[in-house]
Amino acid sequence: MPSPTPPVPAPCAPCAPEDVRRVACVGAGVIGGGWAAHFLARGYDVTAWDPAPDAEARLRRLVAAAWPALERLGLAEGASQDRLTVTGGLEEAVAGAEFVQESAPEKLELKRDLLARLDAAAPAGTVIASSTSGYPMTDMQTGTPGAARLVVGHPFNPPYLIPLVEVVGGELTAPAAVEWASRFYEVAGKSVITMDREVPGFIANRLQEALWREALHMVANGEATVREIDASITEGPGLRWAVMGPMLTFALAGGEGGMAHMLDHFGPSLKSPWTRLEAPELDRALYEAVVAGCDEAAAGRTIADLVAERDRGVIDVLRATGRLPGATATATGEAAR
Ligand SMILES: NC(=O)C1=CN([C@@H]2O[C@H](COP(=O)(O)OP(=O)(O)OC[C@H]3O[C@@H](n4cnc5c(N)ncnc54)[C@H](O)[C@@H]3O)[C@@H](O)[C@H]2O)C=CC1
Ligand SMILES: C[N+](C)(C)CC(=O)CC(=O)[O-]
Repeated sequence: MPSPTPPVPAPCAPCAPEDVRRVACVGAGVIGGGWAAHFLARGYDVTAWDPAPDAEARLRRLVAAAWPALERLGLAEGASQDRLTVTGGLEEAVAGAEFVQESAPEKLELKRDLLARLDAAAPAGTVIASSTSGYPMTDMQTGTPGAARLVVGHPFNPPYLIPLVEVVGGELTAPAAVEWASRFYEVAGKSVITMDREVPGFIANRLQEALWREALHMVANGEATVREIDASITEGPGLRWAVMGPMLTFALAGGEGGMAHMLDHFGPSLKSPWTRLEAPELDRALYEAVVAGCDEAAAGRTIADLVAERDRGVIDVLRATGRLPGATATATGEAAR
């Protein structure tokens, strides 16, 4: 008879999610930097480490660029960019951390090694979350003695504005660690989906990737330009998706008959050859078409301009849909400020 799987020991977190004061961000690029900005704005002390030689200057620039948006959202009492400490080593960054967020490059071996190093260095019981956008924790936690405290905490760019975090454990993760992380993110102001099993691509990326695959096919075949693809979403379904997800949105397409009528009416057309499903070859021509299309769509705006524009727009949408303190959405969708 096969021996039963040993019970996963629950990590003994150093404190309750509500009592966390110090967070470590390891890997401080687009996402690690965005996490650092978020935690600072929420009033945490943040220690960060990133091996790149220019990492500290880059991180401080990113946090400073995000700060006006965070001020518009409302800073927690005592929140300050001065509470960011960039350390010279990984061990120093995680010493004394009550939560660790790993945001290193999306390479499986690198993540495995780094999570093992973080496990060796972090205080006993401190939960360690990976920002991975796709690797199952089961694949990343192999060989780490403290695997029970490793979870996925998948954010959305920029983590200081987009509320969603998808939280899921691996086969060796203690359910208590998943619960603790979910509660911590909620306390830290995030909107959390806690998944009870590992699903390829989690939920939101699975959906985004389907859309992205179709978009690449259309560019590759000359069926639509980058600009048309973006406008088709921002001027179309994207407006509805900020208010209601794709399911309820389509239920309304069925009129008074709701989703049942929608499925009777349009369900059979799902078999039409609209979708290609297989990813297109990301060859040089497609690569260049997408990059050139984005340059053209940016129409002279720099990345910093686009980040500021996106941040303003997302805050306006959050406010208009009643998702910020002090803003209440009315029945007409107009926000009372
Ligand atoms: N960019 C995005 O939109 C999103 C990315 N993610 C995930 O976040 C993670 C980080 O991605 P990005 O921030 O986009 O990448 P990035 O390339 O902007 O930043 C990665 C950072 O990690 C640093 N780094 C390199 N080796 C390291 C190591 N051994 N230990 C610690 N840090 C190391 C690099 O110097 C760099 O600053 C990835 O797992 C990615 O899948 C998740 C959600 C969205
Ligand atoms: C591009 N990406 C797959 C890394 C994106 C994400 O994982 C989430 C996001 O921010 O859209």
